[in-house]
Amino acid sequence: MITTTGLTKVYRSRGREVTALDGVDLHVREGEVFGVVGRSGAGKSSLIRCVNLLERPTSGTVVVDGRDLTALAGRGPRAGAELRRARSRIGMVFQHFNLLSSRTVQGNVELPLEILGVPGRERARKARELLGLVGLADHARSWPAQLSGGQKQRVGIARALAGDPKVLLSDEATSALDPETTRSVLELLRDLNRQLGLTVLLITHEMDVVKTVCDSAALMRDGRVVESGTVSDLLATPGSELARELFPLAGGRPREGEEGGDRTVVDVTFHGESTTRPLISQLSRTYGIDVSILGAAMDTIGGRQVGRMRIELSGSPEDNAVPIGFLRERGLTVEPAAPFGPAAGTTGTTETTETVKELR
Ligand SMILES: Nc1ncnc2c1ncn2[C@@H]1O[C@H](COP(=O)(O)OP(=O)(O)OP(=O)(O)O)[C@@H](O)[C@H]1O
Repeated sequence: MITTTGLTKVYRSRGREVTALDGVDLHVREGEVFGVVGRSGAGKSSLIRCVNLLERPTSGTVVVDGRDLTALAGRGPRAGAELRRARSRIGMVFQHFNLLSSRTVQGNVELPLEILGVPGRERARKARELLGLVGLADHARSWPAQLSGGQKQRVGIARALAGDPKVLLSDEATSALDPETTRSVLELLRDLNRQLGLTVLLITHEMDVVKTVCDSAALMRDGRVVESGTVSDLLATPGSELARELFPLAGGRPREGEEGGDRTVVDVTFHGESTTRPLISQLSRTYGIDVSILGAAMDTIGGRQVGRMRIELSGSPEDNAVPIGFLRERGLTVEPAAPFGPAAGTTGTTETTETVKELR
């Protein structure tokens, strides 16, 4: 639904050049919620603004719903009208809502319809329908100043839906909201994604947002996409930074002097039904080895249960090749233990839901 190829954005100001995007290839499938995460300055906003041509890319292409927007942007004044039409099929939600304080809630939702030349009565009908969809049917005549942050963002979402978009872009839509309001706005985005078949591309610096609503995610650093994939594939990818951020293991380092040698420390990820099977005790019984659990957590990510565990096995890594194979054959991801703590991508706000247990 959205494909960027070799997307580059270089800002030039006062003789300085800043490369905000450095050859970004991204593919967002129709009907999915796709999250882009990364530290401040990684290029997330530039990416989303280039996707709807709010910023003109320096090079590369952006194709949305089969239309090459970059080609439209380059072809004279008539192409401008075509580009505007194509852009009206891409809704955008902003961090600070960007509502006009001089217009009522309904007036704000009607604004893009006015620009599209929709007649007054049809505009009002459509705006009321959209306000109903976002749960604000009773606030059509209110003024933005009378609304809470969450309500303002709902108006922003209703306005973004005015052109019946197939794609919704969200630029840190929940960053200015408290956790409870964030949850309800994310739920709304998820509902709209399901009800309307809307493809959502969102940028965020909060891993909890990815965890709650995203089907797929990408990690950006220094203007590049360094990892991307479906959340379940990422969780099953050994060494994935995003997986580590989505689901960090707390506590439990291997004890001093016990790494290597006659000890093997690995991180194990359980998905789906393997989360409920007693695989660790089977492993211990089958191979007669001691297994210590150094850290463990269960969580629901993208609506699926996932478990992670750091375990220490008696014996060297070579001795444990067969027991590790036993776990892998049963669908678990097993990788050498990564250092604890947030990885390099984001602010690492995720918390694990279970405490660390030691079972010996
Ligand atoms: N209009 C601009 N002119 C010059 N440089 C810019 C402009 N917009 C962004 N940049 C620079 O481009 C780089 C990427 O910025 P961008 O805002 O895309 O990153 P980000 O990941 O969205 O960060 P944040 O989360 O802080 O918004 C940064 O170095 C930034 O300073």
